[in-house]
This record gives sequence, structure tokens and C-alpha cells, in this order.
Amino acid sequence: MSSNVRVTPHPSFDVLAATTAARLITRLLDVQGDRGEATVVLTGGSVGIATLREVAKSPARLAVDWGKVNIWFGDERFVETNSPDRNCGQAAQALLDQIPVDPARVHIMAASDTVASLDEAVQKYAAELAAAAKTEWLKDDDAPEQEPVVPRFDVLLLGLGPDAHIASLFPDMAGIRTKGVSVVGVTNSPKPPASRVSLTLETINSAQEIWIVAAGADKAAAVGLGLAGANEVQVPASGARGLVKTLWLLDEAAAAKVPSALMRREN
Ligand SMILES: O=C1O[C@H](COP(=O)(O)O)[C@@H](O)[C@H](O)[C@H]1O
Repeated sequence: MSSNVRVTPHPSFDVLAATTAARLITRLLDVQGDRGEATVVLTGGSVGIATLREVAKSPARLAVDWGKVNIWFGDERFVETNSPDRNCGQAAQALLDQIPVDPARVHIMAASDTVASLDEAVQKYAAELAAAAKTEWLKDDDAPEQEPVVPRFDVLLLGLGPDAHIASLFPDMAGIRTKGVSVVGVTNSPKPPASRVSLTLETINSAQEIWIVAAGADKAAAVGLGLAGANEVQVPASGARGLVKTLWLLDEAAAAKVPSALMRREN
């Protein structure tokens, strides 16, 4: 296992969500202290959304300059705007509607009733990522000579499915194999809804820090395989690796198959 990977178990789902929220607030404050603005990629799923609810409850959220937080999504269900399945709708309800974010910095993926096709939704998000990357590049003296296609992601949150999917990259499907583009469309997701939009693994792995959040006994096998370095096509979570840090933030049940030598207890 690469040295940038750290596994931290938490005593319960609630403690996991509250602690991840505290970590996220701290990270945003640190990055804003260094760079002025911070960029986070949100995830759907049980722990991902519970974490946002905890951020909304925390008094420490008031220390963050939410007007200077750029918000992206790792994946989205390609359904109508008002569908309760939309990850961005759940995130809005849990947090984004309660904090003073700059709407221009909240980048949602297109809903099925706002574009003509899944492919259009994919191209639209890829173009939005590329435009943000270019703006960042214009501001940065140390910018790479080659134009980046995605902006800098300070923290990228990922939920984890019992089948080890991350974002909407499912085992053995085209999405996890897709390279050379930033965003991919998924048409036959084994988990409903069938149509989805997802960042590719290359885009995910461009993040400075990736935090994989998972809770429950049904995730234990996926966590074990992901940490054992299984092939990423069969076990997508295994391929997630942040440039600086990769955190596996788990509850005890999800951590059941992690060798104790890999664990770092903080409680
Ligand atoms: O469908 C999805 O599922 C995963 C995991 O969700 P969970 O409820 O089992 O925690 C999530 O990460 C992803 O964003 C979402 O679209």
C-alpha cells in the first residue's frame, strides 16, 4: 500500500459523519488560509450526505468563507431536476441551501430535463471543468505549460458501494476503463438510476486529497479488496489515489476486514 494511504476507523456511522465534517471544515480553512479559495468535490451516498448535514450543524462552519469555496460533484444521477435521486439536490438540502455559497462556484452536473442527451451532459461538465482549469491557469504564475483540463481539487470525497464502485464508476463497466477524458456517461448502472454522469478515474486521481467514506458491514469486503490493491477494473475503489493523501474514513463495521497494521485509530 502506498505511503500516502491512511485508514481511520470510527466507532459509529454518526461519529464518522461528524468527524469527516470537522476534517472538511478544517481542510477548507487551511487551504483558504494558504490560497484564498478552496475547491471540494462532493459525493452522494449515505456517509457523504450525512457529512454535509454535520457541516451544516457545526458552529465551526461559520469560520469558512463559503463565498470562496468552489464546489464540484464526483458523479450525478441523470434524472430530472426535481428528482430526489439527484446527488446535488440532496447536497443542497443537507448543506448548500444553508450556507452563503456563491452560486457561480457551485458546479452541478446537468439534469435529464435540461439537456438533450446524456452525452450533452457529459460534454457540458467537461467543458465547465476545462474552463475553470483555464481560469486558474491564467491566475497562476507557476502554471504548467500544458493547459490543464480540470482545476485543482483540494479535497475529493468518494462514497463506496458494496460492489466497490466509486462515483459512478462500476466494476467491469466502460466508465472505469475510460481514459483521456475528464467526464464519462454511464448508461446501464447496476445500481438505479441506470443513467449517470461521473468523473473518470484519471480526473478523480488528479485531486490533492481523496477521502473515501464508508459505513456498514455491507461495505467491509469492498474496503478489504480496495486496500489489498485489487485490479481497479474489478474493484474501482482500489484505483483511487490522491496526489498527496488518500484517506479511508470508515466506521468499525466497514473496517472489519482491514488488517490492523493498516489502521490508525484517532479515538
Ligand atoms: O450511487 C451512488 O452510490 C455511492 C455510495 O452510496 P452509499 O449510499 O452506498 O453510501 C455514492 O458514492 C455515489 O456518489 C452515488 O451516486
